[in-house]
Amino acid sequence: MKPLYLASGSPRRRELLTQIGVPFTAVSADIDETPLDDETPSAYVERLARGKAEAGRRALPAGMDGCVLGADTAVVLDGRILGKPLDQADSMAMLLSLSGRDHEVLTAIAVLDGQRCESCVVRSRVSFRSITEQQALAYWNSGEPRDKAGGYGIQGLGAVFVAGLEGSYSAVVGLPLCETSELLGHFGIPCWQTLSAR
Ligand SMILES: Cc1cn([C@H]2C[C@H](O)[C@@H](COP(=O)(O)OP(=O)(O)OP(=O)(O)O)O2)c(=O)[nH]c1=O
Repeated sequence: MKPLYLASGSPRRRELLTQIGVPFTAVSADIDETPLDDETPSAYVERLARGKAEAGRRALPAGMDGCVLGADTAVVLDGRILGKPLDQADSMAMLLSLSGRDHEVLTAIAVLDGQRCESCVVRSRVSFRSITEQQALAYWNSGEPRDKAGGYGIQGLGAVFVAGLEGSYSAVVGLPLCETSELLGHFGIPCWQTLSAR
């Protein structure tokens, strides 16, 4: 089996990949995340996931080979991408814009080796209950929103805002595990066999 590298600095993605029992090494993959003019949210996350996988491959020590997995998550409201909050005001404005409404979470994954790259986008719909300004401020003060797309974490305190979810929970957290295991299988990295060997 080829070694697997996760091109990500996200602790959530490391935890999620660990959850499905695939051995991997994390490598850094810092890329420019500025959207292109007229780029759809879906094309944006897919381009970034591929870009992170490519950057991860370039960061491998000389002589190392294997598969590299990259991912990108965006929260999308009315066709507009909400990134990570810049500051308290941005975080509160973001959360209040999501209050009492549905939004989409798009997560793209990309796997590449020396020969080819395969990618896909997973779309989920999240319904938020109404959120007051006071709650948005308290949530900012918890420290949780800072490094998260859309300024919330469904896996943390942010769960109290989530009235419903249609789609993939693990994709919202940052790595769609069902689709990731399928894509890794195309590159000869079997999650199931690793699990049953335990
Ligand atoms: C919506 C949502 C996002 N997030 C996180 C997942 C991602 O880490 C982050 C989205 O930003 P990304 O740019 O996708 O990822 P990242 O910069 O954190 O990590 P890397 O590029 O190195 O892989 O938001 C949650 O943890 N929970 C949630 O509910």
